[in-house]
Amino acid sequence: MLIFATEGEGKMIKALVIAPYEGLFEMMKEIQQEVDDFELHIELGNLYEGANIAKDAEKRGYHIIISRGGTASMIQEESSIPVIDIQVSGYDVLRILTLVKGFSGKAAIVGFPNISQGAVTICKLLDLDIKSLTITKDTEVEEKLANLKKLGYEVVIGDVVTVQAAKQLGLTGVLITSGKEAIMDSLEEARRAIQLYSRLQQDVSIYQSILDCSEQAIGIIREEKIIYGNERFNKEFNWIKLYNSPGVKRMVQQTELTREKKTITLHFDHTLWKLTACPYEDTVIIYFEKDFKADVADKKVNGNPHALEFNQTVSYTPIAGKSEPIQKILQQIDKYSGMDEPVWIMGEVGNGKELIAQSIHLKRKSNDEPFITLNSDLLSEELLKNLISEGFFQKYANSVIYLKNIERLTPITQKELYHFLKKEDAKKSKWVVSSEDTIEEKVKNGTFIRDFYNSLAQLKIYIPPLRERSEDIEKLVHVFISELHPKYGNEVVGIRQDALEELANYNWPGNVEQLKHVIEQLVTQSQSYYIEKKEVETVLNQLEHQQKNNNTSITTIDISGTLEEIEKQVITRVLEAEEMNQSRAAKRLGINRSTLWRKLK
Ligand SMILES: Nc1ncnc2c1ncn2[C@@H]1O[C@H](COP(=O)(O)OP(=O)(O)OP(=O)(O)O)[C@@H](O)[C@H]1O
Repeated sequence: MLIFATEGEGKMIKALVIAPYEGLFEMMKEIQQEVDDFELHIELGNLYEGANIAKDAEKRGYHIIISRGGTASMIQEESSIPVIDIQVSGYDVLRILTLVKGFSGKAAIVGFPNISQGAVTICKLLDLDIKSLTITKDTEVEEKLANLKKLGYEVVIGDVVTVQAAKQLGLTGVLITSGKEAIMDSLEEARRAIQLYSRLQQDVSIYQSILDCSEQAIGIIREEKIIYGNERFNKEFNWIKLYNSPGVKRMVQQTELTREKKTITLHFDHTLWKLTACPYEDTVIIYFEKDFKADVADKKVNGNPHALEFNQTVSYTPIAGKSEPIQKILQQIDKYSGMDEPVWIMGEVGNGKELIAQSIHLKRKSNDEPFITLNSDLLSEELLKNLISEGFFQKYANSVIYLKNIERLTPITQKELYHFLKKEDAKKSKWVVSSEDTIEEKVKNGTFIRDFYNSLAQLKIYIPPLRERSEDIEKLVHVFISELHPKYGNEVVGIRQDALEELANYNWPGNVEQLKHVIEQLVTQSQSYYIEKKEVETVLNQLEHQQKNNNTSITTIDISGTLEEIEKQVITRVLEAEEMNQSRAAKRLGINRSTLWRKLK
């Protein structure tokens, strides 16, 4: 990129001069002494030879190239910096024509347009009988001159190529040289071009840095090749690998064909991307926006649930409980994790379904397979189709795919997935699905495809609601207190027996998840080493109260309090309406689970 010294330091233009003939070389040397704003590096070279010398001039620090005629045109084709063509001035032509007047025999001018066109005008003006022929490529010269010779021409005026060819054919070749005025003009033009060019470069570098700051990865594609990628793009993608993904290839081809903007969601490199392709002239501009990349931390701390989540670091959480159902579940986990058939986990909200799915994953995991969650209520038909066509499920054939709350799939997505799972290759992944108890009703009333259900529910795990296995509460409470201890660093180390009994008598509509939150509330509020019965009663009464409010048909929100208090009421109402399921409440409120919990405290 062109960078000039700043104002105070003066602006020195570093120019490479390629002189196609000796005379120009010499004259340039002379002029070099007269100009102080140019650092001229002068080389002798005609056409290819000259073009070769000019190669990589920008890399060598030159701001501009100055040359003449065919050599200048040739350099122009390759150069990334401006090329100034020393014009043949009227004086130059006049000088040569006057000289030629002394020659006997027919004369012609043969040259590139910059020479021949000026010459025509002057010949007309002076009423000279000199033929003028234009060439566009140096290879045309020989044939043109041979014809002239046949027609009886003896003198040929032109550029270096013309003169060289003329000599070979035994004609008199006269070179049109550029005089000092033309060279001075070209330096003036160089100054102007440099000014304009550096202003453009400044603009380009501003746009470049805007693009590089973008969170989006932006690439421009022409004929299957990437001709530009911003910083993010170059960091995130290997274009060849990306283009080999059928989804990207198809999208670029479609955009080239239809010339219409298109957006799709695409899975690539463990990540979901929103990909937008826009046609522009003969290119396609693609924008990649990360939909998310979820791992444990991201998921729990930052965000709402996503349609597709990767968890590379599932940590082992023992399934606590001494009840018979929990003991049975532990055995089932052991047995089912060794089998390839799908597992269907049924249970109320917050009752440990995901925990069981993760235990199955941990027992099967042999390398670094991620635990993959598909959230049914967010899984669109488009995304599912995309994952299928991208070969996503084959790629994660050794992973556990946890399809959460399968009953919330739309009928069309159910169908799509059912057809896919019927195919052999899909069965390689270990599918673990979860649903609330109501699923069998849905099968009966036809809102869930029976065959789909039968194909997935070969191995079933049922977790009874917490209220039906209250003997698990003691163990759970101890586990949660010890988990919370390092988090809050307070003094609570246990719970009084009578307080435990209070907990055991509660009906727990939000199951273990709700119990966990109640314990967190008690641990943060408790004044002593042991959680007291009174404290439990207070918290449970609040819960009861909230539930009752929820059941009252008309509930109003008291707007006399602070904004914080009103917000709390709204959140509580939504939470109750969602049967204390925090994920659902958070989703309805458009906040994440941890924010919801913090706001409730
Ligand atoms: N038996 C258990 N032992 C220890 N922790 C448990 C147990 N059951 C549930 N939990 C904890 O309770 C919380 C809720 O459990 P989980 O998310 O697995 O429930 P779920 O049934 O999948 O919920 P959802 O309604 O969101 O589908 C989690 O923090 C989980 O670790």
